Amino acid sequence: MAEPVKKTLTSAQTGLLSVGTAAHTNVKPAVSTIADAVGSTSSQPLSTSPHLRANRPDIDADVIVIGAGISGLAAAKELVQKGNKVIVLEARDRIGGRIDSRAISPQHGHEESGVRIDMGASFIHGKYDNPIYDLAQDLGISVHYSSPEGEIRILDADGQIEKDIANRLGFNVSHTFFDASRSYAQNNDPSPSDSLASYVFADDSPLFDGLDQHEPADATTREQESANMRWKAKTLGRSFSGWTGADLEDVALKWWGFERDTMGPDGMVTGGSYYKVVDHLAKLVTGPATPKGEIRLGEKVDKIRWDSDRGVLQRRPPAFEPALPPRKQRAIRALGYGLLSKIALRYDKAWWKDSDKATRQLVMFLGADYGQAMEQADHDECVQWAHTLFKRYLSPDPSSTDIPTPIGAIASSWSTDPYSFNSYTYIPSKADNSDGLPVTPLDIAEFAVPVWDGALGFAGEHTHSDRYASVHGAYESGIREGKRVAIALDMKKRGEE
Ligand SMILES: Cc1cc2nc3c(=O)[nH]c(=O)nc-3n(C[C@H](O)[C@H](O)[C@H](O)COP(=O)(O)OP(=O)(O)OC[C@H]3O[C@@H](n4cnc5c(N)ncnc54)[C@H](O)[C@@H]3O)c2cc1C
Repeated sequence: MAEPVKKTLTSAQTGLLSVGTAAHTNVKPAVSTIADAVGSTSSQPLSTSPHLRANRPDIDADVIVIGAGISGLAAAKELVQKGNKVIVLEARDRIGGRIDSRAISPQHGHEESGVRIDMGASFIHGKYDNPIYDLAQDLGISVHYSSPEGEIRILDADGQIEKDIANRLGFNVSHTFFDASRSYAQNNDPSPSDSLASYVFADDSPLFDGLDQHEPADATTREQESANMRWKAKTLGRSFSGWTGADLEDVALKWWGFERDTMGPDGMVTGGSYYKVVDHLAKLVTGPATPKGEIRLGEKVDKIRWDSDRGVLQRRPPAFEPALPPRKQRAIRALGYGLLSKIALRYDKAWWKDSDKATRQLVMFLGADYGQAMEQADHDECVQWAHTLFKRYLSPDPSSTDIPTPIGAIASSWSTDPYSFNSYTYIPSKADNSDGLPVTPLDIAEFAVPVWDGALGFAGEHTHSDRYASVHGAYESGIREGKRVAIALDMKKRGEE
């Protein structure tokens, strides 16, 4: 297995950089590349002169939003609905960012199926106090909630694990991650360098509670069975690297459960239809009711420059001119950025055990280094590997020759995608390399703080300390930033700055 690759956030992952509230006068508009486009102000009132100017005459807006992920679209929606002229610049040739409902590619010699898979976000975490759940309801998006019994199967190399043991394992894993470890962190205030793994895999962890269900005849068998069950629990626990996107050794225990998130069960958006949420937002930005909103695809921003009236600004090579303040740079550098990967295979018939017959594709989620290894491997090899695993674990009869080969397949490449580089934020147990200080939720809070006298704001999942790593967190951060910029523009218009 490949070594896990750790990446911190870079400016390229900044969901939104909105500009438009700088209040300086006597400033020359920035001129050079499109990247220099944002951040200039005019000495004239907003009503008669563009507040922002770019080196390109076609970029002329009150606010420029960089990135058409859900946070950027939410911010743009908020701003255009308040009457501002907004241009969203998106580097990719599609909107949605880490929401990516993509058609499965046909395997050699097969027809395109047109079936979509959500290769990025697919779950709505929490039914209550979740704007994404509300949007999904309004849009008629079907969300599937699995019942606690029946649908979850736990398999080992020998096949399906006995139901009562599987239930116990499933309960232990979920209880340990979502309840026990959070309450342990709150009540015991562990050191910032303690990892989630140090609690979850400790000898007395609730992960191993009640696993000795049988009473074997002799001590040796008992010991063997116990070791075997603990190994199963541990292996299942490891699958949570998909949840965090990082090895559990790398995630800080101290801040686990610190956030106040949504409530209620998690549901999965079915039929690869998460895109409907971003399409809906995009329509609100560019629809007939909001003629001042525009989204441009294939517009990569390389540099963001702000000319202030404070004298000569020091020019530096990074993307931001002037460089971002040290606290912001630290947040970018120190926060963890984990990987969740997916591979999906489509078949011409549902051949697996207990299939509902209607679904003909299987999706595998791979966290951290497993995902890294998959994303680095050759596509055809990955397809073969996933197919072999599916056959081995899901076939009613693994020796059967009747299992069809996949007719379509798709694998994620989040770790190498230049506009995402991995999947989502986590708080690492490892201190920041440069200052040796622990990483905390304050680093996420810092990410949300605007710079350049409020002219440049930040949104995105990584800026929401209560709801990072989620679609709803990203959305809320966009609304937050859109509101802030709209208020600042309004104040400016009224001369209240
Ligand atoms: C595999 C995977 C599974 C996930 N599963 C879930 C889930 O089930 N539920 C959940 O709630 N969350 C999930 N998430 C997390 C969720 O998808 C993200 O938190 C959320 O979509 C992030 O939105 P964002 O707007 O912050 O960033 P992004 O979606 O990354 O948007 C940023 C945008 O900026 C653009 N951009 C970047 N650089 C530039 C540039 N230089 N110039 C112009 N544009 C640029 C990008 O192309 C992108 O469109 C998952 C993520 C992944 C990757």
